[in-house]
Amino acid sequence: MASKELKVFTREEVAKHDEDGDLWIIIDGKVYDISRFKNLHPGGASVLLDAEVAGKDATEAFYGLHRHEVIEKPQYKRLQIGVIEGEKSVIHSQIVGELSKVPYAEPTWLSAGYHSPYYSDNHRQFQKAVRKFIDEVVTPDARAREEDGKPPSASVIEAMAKLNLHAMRMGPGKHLKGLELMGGIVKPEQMIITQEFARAGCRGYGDGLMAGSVIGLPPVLNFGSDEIKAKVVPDVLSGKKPICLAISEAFAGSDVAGLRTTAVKTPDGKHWIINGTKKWITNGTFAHYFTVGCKTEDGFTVILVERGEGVETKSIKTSYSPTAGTAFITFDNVKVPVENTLGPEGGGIFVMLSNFNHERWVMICSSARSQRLIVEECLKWTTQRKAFGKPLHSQAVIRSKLAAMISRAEAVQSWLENITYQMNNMSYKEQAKYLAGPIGLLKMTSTKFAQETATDAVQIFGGRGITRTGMGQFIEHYHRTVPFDAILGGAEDVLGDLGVRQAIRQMPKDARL
Ligand code: HEM
Repeated sequence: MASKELKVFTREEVAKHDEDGDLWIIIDGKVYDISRFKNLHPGGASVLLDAEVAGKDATEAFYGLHRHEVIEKPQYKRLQIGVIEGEKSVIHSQIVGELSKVPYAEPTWLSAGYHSPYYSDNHRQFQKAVRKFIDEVVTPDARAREEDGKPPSASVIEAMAKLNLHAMRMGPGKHLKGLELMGGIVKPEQMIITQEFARAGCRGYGDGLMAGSVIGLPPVLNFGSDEIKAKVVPDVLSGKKPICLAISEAFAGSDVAGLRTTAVKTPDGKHWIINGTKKWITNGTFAHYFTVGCKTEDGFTVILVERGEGVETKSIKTSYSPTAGTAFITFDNVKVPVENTLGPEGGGIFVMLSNFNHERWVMICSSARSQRLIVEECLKWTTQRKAFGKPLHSQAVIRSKLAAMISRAEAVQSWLENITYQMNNMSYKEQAKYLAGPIGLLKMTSTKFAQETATDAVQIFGGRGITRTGMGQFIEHYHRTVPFDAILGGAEDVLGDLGVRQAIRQMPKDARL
C-alpha cells in the first residue's frame, strides 16, 4: 500500500483544529489528526481536549507519558497527516544495530573517544553484527514470548544455530573447530555475545534461549566420552535437542552433599538406575538431555540422562516468565548406560566445580549489561519527565541516585573486563586456582549492585516502576527478575564466602602486621 501523502502546515493552521470533532496536535514537528482516535485513547479523551494540548505542540506532554515506540506503532503512525513547515523531527527510535548515544548506555570500549586495552576493531565489528542480529531477530521474539510465556521460537533457535552462536556461547574450545562463526567474522568473544543478549531486557526469555545448554553442555564437552560428544554436541549446538543442568533439589542447592537423587548400578554393572527429583531446572520443560548430579556409592557423580521412560518434567511458576522453561523433574527408575557418566565415578564435585567459574562469569556478563540498560532508561526518563515544571534530573536527590547507578555499572564492567582478560590468558587449572574466588566476589558484588540499582530505578519511576506496561516496563521487569541473578549460579553470601575462603587459604605463612 502506498504511504499517505503528508501535507505541510503552519502552527497557526494546526491551532484552528482545537475542539471535539476537529482535533489536531503536533508531536516532534509532525501533525496528527486525533479527532476520531480521541475516544479510543487509552489515557482518556479529556486529556487530549485540554487547552494546553488541543491544536498545540504536545511533544513534551506526550514524552512525559509515553515511550517513543507508541507513536511508531502502525495503528498510531497512520494518524499523522502532515508536518510543520520548516521544522524537522528530531526524535527517532534506536536504529537497528546502532550504538546508543546516551552517556553510559554503552561500556567505554564502545563509546566514542574512549580507548580499551582489551578490545580491537575486530571485536567492534563482531559486536555490531551480534547487536544487529539481536535487534532484528531476538528482541521482537523476546517481547512476544514474554507476553505469551511460550519458549523462544524455533526460528530464532535455528537462526542462532546457522550462525553457530550456540557453539560460540560455550566459549573457546575444540567444539568451534571448522565452524563458520557469525557468517565468517573471526575471533568471537563470548562476553560480547552474552552482553548483547542481555540488552533485550527480557530476563526469562534470555534464560529460555538455551541458557541450560551454556551450563549443561560444558560437562559433556569436558568430561564426556568421544561417543557421547559425537552424539550430543551436534544435537545441542544445532538447537534441535536442548540440554539442561539438573543439580538443585527441593532438599539442597548450594549444599551439594545434601542432594538425594540416587544412581545405583544394575547387577551386571552396565547401567545406572536413577531415582529422585530436581527443582528450579532452567530449560527443563523442553530439554531433551539432562546433566544430572547423583548420589552414588562413591559419593557424587554426574550422569547424562536422555528424555525417555521415567523422566517427567513439570513447569514451575517463578517470578519471571515460563519462557525459561523452569522445571520440577522426576526421575523414576530411569535406566541409563554407564557410558553416560561424565567424569570419574564419585568425582562429580570436581565436574561441577570446574563448571561453576564459567557459569558465574556468564551471569556476571549479563548482570553488568542489564544494569547499564537501567541506567539508560533512567537517564532518558529523568530528562523527558517534568516535575515541578522542570526535568526530573534537576532534583539533587535524583542526580544522587543516578550517580550511584552509573558508578555501580562502570565498576562492575571494569572488574569484569579484567577477570575476562585473566581467563583468556590462564589455563583451566590456573583459572580454578586464581579466579574461583574473584569470580565469586564479583558475582556477589554485581548482583548486590544490580538490586540496589533496581530499587533506585523504581523510586525514580514511581508508580510506573511497578507497572508492567508503558514507560516503566523495563524497570518493573528488572526489579521483578533481578533476584534471579543473585540466586542462580550460587547465592550471594555463599559466593562472597567462597572468595574470602580462597584468599585465606592463600595467605602467606609469614604475613604479620
Ligand atoms: C497521537 C497521540 C497519542 C497516542 C497515539 C497515544 C496513545 C496512548 C497509549 C497507547 C496509551 C497507553 C499507555 C502506553 O502504552 O504508554 C496512552 C496513555 C496515556 N496518554 Fe496518550 N497518546 C497520544 C497522545 C497523548 C497526549 C498528547 C497526551 C497528553 C496529556 C496523552 C495522555 C495520556 C495519558 C495521561 C495516558 C495514561 C498514562 C499512564 O497511565 O501512565 N496522550 N496514550
